[in-house]
Amino acid sequence: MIYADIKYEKADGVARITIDRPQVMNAFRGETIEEMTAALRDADADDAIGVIVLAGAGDRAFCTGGDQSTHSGTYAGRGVVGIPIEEFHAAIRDVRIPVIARVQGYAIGGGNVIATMCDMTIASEKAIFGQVGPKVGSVDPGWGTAYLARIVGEKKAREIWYMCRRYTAVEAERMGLVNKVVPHEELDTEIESWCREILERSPTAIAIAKRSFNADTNSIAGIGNLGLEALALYYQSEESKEGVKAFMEKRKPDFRAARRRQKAGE
Ligand SMILES: CC(C)(COP(=O)(O)OP(=O)(O)OC[C@H]1O[C@@H](n2cnc3c(N)ncnc32)[C@H](O)[C@@H]1OP(=O)(O)O)[C@@H](O)C(=O)NCCC(=O)NCCSC(=O)c1cc(O)c2ccccc2c1O
Repeated sequence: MIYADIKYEKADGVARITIDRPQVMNAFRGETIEEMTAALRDADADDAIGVIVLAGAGDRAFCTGGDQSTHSGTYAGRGVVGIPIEEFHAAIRDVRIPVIARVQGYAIGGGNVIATMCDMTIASEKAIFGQVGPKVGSVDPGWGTAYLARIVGEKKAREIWYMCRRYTAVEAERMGLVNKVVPHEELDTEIESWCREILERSPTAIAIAKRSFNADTNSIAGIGNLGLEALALYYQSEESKEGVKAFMEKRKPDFRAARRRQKAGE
């Protein structure tokens, strides 16, 4: 596979997958997701690799979710919503080795879902977390909602989704979304030391532990599959399109007016 949207490197037991789209704050499109899935599978198949680090290029963002500039209400690619997002989410869980999210900036929307799904998250004190779906006409059913609630608790997960607020790295650590927060300039050293520690452990014991954790929450994949069918329909609605349009036009969306127009058949 030729990697255009990501950087993929393997060295000393560690595979590093970096979303390389800083011009859109590392937002993903279909190709990005396909490449990341392929890289995860490649790393998993390589016996020399014992840990994967998922990151975003530059200093501003880990990942800000779906690329809104390529979002026209319907998508043309593979997957229920035109992006093979289910395959990618499944790959994070299916790989037998731990995946660490390296969050140095914004982890927003689908980017926050990716960080949530990684086995562990190490963040710089500059990192900012949050969901934006109900602000921009989207939602991440399954892993983004139900699994998030497993991690931060029901009340906090509902707050995160309904209010669409931003949370600092320290707040995210307090709610269990982050394993460790370190000063920005110490992020890579800290992650390197976590990788070295993991590489000293029994890979088979870790694989069994990961599969065991996964087994308990695997039913959430079904909620996600079901939810994506609904999401595909939602993306075709005036209400969802208003969110994307407003974001691109840098204005406040008027979801209720869009819903009224749709109901009136205008
Ligand atoms: C991340 C922010 C909070 C940063 O705010 P700030 O005020 O600091 O900066 P700007 O807002 O001015 O952004 C700078 C620059 O980056 C562009 N940008 C940022 N995010 C995106 C994005 N996601 N897509 C495209 N472009 C982006 C922004 O337009 C600016 O460009 P300029 O050219 O004007 O400089 C803030 O940017 C923010 O809240 N971003 C919103 C992020 C967003 O809407 N994310 C998508 C949510 S939906 C989603 O994630 C999603 C998930 C899925 O699983 C999907 C699955 C299948 C299909 C679609 C999915 C999907 O959309």
